[in-house]
Amino acid sequence: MVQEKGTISIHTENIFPIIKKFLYSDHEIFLRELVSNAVDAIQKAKRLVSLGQFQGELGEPLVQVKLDAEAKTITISDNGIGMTAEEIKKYINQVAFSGASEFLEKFKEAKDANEIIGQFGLGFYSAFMVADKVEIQTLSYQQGAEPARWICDGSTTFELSEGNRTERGTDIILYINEENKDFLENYKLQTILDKYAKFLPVPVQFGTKTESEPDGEDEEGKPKYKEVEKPNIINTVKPIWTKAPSELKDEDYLSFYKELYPFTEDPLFWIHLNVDYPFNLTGVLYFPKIKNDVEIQRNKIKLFSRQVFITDDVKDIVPEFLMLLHGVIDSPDIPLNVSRSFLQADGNVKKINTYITKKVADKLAELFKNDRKSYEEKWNDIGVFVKYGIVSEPKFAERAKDFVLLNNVKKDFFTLTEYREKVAPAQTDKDGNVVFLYSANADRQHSYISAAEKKGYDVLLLDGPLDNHFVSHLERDLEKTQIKRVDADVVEKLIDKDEKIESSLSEEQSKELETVFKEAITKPGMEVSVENLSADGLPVTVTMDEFMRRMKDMAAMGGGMNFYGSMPDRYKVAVNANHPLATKILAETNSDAQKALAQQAFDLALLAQGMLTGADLTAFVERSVKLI
Ligand SMILES: Nc1ncnc2c1ncn2[C@@H]1O[C@H](COP(=O)(O)OP(=O)(O)OP(=O)(O)O)[C@@H](O)[C@H]1O
Repeated sequence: MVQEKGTISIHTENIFPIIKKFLYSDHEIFLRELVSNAVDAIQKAKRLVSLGQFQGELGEPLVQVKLDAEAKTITISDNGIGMTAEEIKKYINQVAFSGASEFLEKFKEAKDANEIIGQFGLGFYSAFMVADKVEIQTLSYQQGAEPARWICDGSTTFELSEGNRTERGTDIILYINEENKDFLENYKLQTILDKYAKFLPVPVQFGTKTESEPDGEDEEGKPKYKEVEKPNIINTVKPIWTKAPSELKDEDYLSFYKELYPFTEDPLFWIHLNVDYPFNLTGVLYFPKIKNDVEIQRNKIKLFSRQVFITDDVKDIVPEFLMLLHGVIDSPDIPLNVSRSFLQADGNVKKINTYITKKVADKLAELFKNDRKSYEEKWNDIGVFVKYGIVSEPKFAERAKDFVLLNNVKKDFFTLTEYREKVAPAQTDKDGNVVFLYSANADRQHSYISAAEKKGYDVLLLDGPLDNHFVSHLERDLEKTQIKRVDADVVEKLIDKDEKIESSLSEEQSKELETVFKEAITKPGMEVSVENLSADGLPVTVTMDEFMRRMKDMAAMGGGMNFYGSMPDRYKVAVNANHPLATKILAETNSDAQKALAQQAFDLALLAQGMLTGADLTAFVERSVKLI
């Protein structure tokens, strides 16, 4: 018997066609919304019991999702507080948002369903994305409550009548429409539940599963097994981030990590987040083995709100560099349903960012302090992360000064202060600047590295994907410190100490030598000069100026230095006036032989720089064969 018919008061023609039409990309979230409503209803019942406002039997809290493919229904049942007919009118009929017109306005701009659902309290109505008809059967916990039934076919009219539930709680029955019939598959629902409901705080059952159990022994004394049907519980109701760190062991963190990312290597370490003031946030963040791979590691943090999975697209919610981390963040204080541009401006999000950044810095500082050796061993992975933090987050950069490490080509590790102290005696230039030397490729720059080491200099190894930016940052932050790549100049000039080396050539001889080389070198962009360098150095050295090279590197990485990017490469070719070869070339009377010697010396320099390729390399090999 129909008790009441009415119109859902949303002051507009019909929002259901809109819900159906516009929210198609996220249809699956209807299940998240309805299951979390069911969980809420159970939590409310528990709360009423603990407040002494409900004397009845609470029973085992359980949400059930049932699929009836034949009847084309999905039912979400709970044993929560239920609703009276009055409450249905209040909570369901009066769609809980401030005004339909505002809703429609917003809708036009919204890009995905998440932005609107929830913001307007449309959780329940998301059911109409997939169902033609939605039925509620419910019995309230209140004494003397009558079961109620509500049914609505997606128009704005509904029917409210007497229901058939005999136990407290609610069934939401969805009559799935034709376009969405793929939701009527077990596998599909299981996948959606795994995604959104895996860590809900109340058990969520989806059908049953078969498990085999020991069943005594057979005649031969071998163990027997039997198949038993067990409720298929989707979730872990108390995931580790809801527990106190003191309750947890390393194994717990590691097995949770495996649960989140089944085929990943163990993480290096983790941080347990737990704040309740001035905002609410819990979570566990793991440091993965990054292995120089900044790109593929992103978007592994899962964002939850009260244990309901929301998204793993946490851009704008956590600082850029922290996106390299894995794990879980749970916060009801992050506005989950608003646009991303709004998120960036949100005060809570900013505070959360600051908090997480601080926690991460604390953890790194602690690891460094407590066990430097193991920290150094992990530096290969941590380093990328720390450097990313330094170049992208000033607050982190400030903290990281104490635990960022530099390693030299000999694989020794130093803090910034330690390193400066180490190299200052040998590597201070005439203006009092300490010059750090580094190599970006220890193999290719081997000859430059050994020349520098011969001079008593130390060479850092900065060969990671972010080291370009990192070097610029360091230079800005460190006082009276310059950083130069080891092949930025001839070793005598890398660190300008105003030391004069006498020339063994006269001015005329120098001029002549320069002419010979200028004629011998046909490669474009080579600027030849004769320099007074040490006699045991190389006869010719090819270098690119530090500034020029950096600008070009930046341009290549898309750093906006396009002007430099389009400039032709220019190198300095330093001919060593004091090398015995200089005298030999000058003494040669046959001009072809003279030229060949100069070319040979130049090619050797290119070879040392890894620049001798293609036709040049072939010519070099042929000439060398002739010479021997
Ligand atoms: N399974 C249920 N048991 C009891 N009450 C329910 C149930 N589902 C919905 N309700 C009631 O209907 C109201 C409206 O639900 P709806 O999902 O539209 O919005 P909400 O839960 O308040 O907000 P949102 O889901 O957007 O976060 C709920 O606040 C609750 O009072």
